[in-house]
Amino acid sequence: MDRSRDDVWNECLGIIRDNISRQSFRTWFEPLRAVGLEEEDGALKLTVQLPSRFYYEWLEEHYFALLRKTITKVLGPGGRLYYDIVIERDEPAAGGRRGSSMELPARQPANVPPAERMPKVELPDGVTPPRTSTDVPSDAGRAVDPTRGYDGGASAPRRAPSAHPFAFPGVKPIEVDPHLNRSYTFERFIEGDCNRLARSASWAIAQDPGGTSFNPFLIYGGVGLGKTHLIQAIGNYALANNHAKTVRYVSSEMFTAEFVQSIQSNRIAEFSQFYRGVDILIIDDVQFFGGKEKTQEEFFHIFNELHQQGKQLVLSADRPPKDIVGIEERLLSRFQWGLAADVQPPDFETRVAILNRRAKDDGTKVKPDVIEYIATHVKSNIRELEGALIRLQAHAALTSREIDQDLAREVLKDLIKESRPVLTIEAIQSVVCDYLGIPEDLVRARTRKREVVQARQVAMYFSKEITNHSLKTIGLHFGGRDHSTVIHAVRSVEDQVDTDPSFREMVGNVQKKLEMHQR
Ligand SMILES: Nc1ncnc2c1ncn2[C@@H]1O[C@H](COP(=O)(O)OP(=O)(O)OP(=O)(O)O)[C@@H](O)[C@H]1O
Repeated sequence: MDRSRDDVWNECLGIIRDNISRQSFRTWFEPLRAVGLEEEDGALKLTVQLPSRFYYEWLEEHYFALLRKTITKVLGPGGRLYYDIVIERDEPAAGGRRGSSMELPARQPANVPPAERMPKVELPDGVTPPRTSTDVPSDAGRAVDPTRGYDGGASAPRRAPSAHPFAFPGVKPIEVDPHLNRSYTFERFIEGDCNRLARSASWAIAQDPGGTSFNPFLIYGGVGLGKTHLIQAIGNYALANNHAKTVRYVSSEMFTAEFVQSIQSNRIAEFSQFYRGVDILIIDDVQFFGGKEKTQEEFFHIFNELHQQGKQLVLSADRPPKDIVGIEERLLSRFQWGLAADVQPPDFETRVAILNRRAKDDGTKVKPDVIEYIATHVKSNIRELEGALIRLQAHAALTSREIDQDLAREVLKDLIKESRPVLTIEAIQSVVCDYLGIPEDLVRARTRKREVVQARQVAMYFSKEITNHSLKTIGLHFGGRDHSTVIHAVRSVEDQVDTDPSFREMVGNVQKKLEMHQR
């Protein structure tokens, strides 16, 4: 024999590499070693060692046609491929887990007892092999979409998973810890206009993961508005009602850390397999994938695989997909394949309902006026809203005081000061003009009288400081002036505050008046 088994296998790997994605190649073929090359009945027989039975099933299911084509090309028409599968037994032998091996010809049913030798069957060339429980496309020579892997593409059949996704060789099936917080349920989630679409879609998905058109499903919105709660509620409900066997919730940071760890410990294939095997993959805060190219690539392939298998992907982000930075376009576009729904800050009634619900869950009685007091003052973040109630409950318990408005005012004064109501531009104009004795409409008029210009500039300055409006919007509220006029006004006020003590005092006094209006 002229060529060694390594030469032959390397030649095969060259062909395989050209036909599948880099990631699939690294996962499924790079770890394989050729362990034998023999001549049998005038034909060459190559034996490749597989690290597990799971590999065997996967290769047969996904790469059968490609392997057949490759072996025929490299070994000739009579060429055969055999797998030597390392089996680890469930019961560790004395001294630990012991490996053994079994040899299987390509394309055999996989449910073979360990260490049993299969009858040798030629890798078929024209012979229809016995099929495993699933079907694979046999068009080995077709063009391949490198982003989908060899057997990807729109025409690929939807497959049922062939084996337990975590059935690594002889190792007991891994218990998948879903990493879910059990208190994040639909029952505990208060629906309002602010989250109706996100909540309804989550509910539909939880009933039928992977079966709706909301796949992937992405919830986006600001801090503390219930994104994590909702995405976990999907997982909790689906598990509790047997709509999914395996659910995995993971933050994007944790996913990245696990991926890095898998690289360091040479377990990328396991990592990849683990995530490709779940029924519902929930990833929180995907914006943190930004700039992490390798993680994105890995996630991209996992995403494709799960989506193709009809598994459910649920994601959250702190902003709409189009505004997420540092994420590859191909991934961003996938985020938008299904449904992206936002969550907004809750309105007053929803805040009251959330607080009532929370108090009930905690078994505390909180009077309606106290609930309303908190709901009036803590507006933009539900975590803070709940935090305010918890603080109040704790304080009342520790000091044996009744929860009333006085206690609420006392305990929550920092929090409530921080969330002072934001003044409107009109209110600012009114306070400034009142202090400086200028008719309010003049700041919006064309006049360039010195005292009016000063009042206008001070009002523009505070509008920029206090409100969240853009310079353009502020300018429009001052008689349709443009943003450069606002910039000039702000600079002028800052300069005079630095250089003119009486001007500084005037601005300080106006500020105090404005603060009084914010109480
Ligand atoms: N509609 C709601 N009904 C009941 N509780 C809610 C609701 N929305 C949020 N919460 C509660 O508010 C807290 C914060 O919510 P969550 O952690 O889901 O926010 P988030 O949007 O994921 O925030 P972040 O962006 O900071 O991760 C949680 O305790 C959650 O249970």
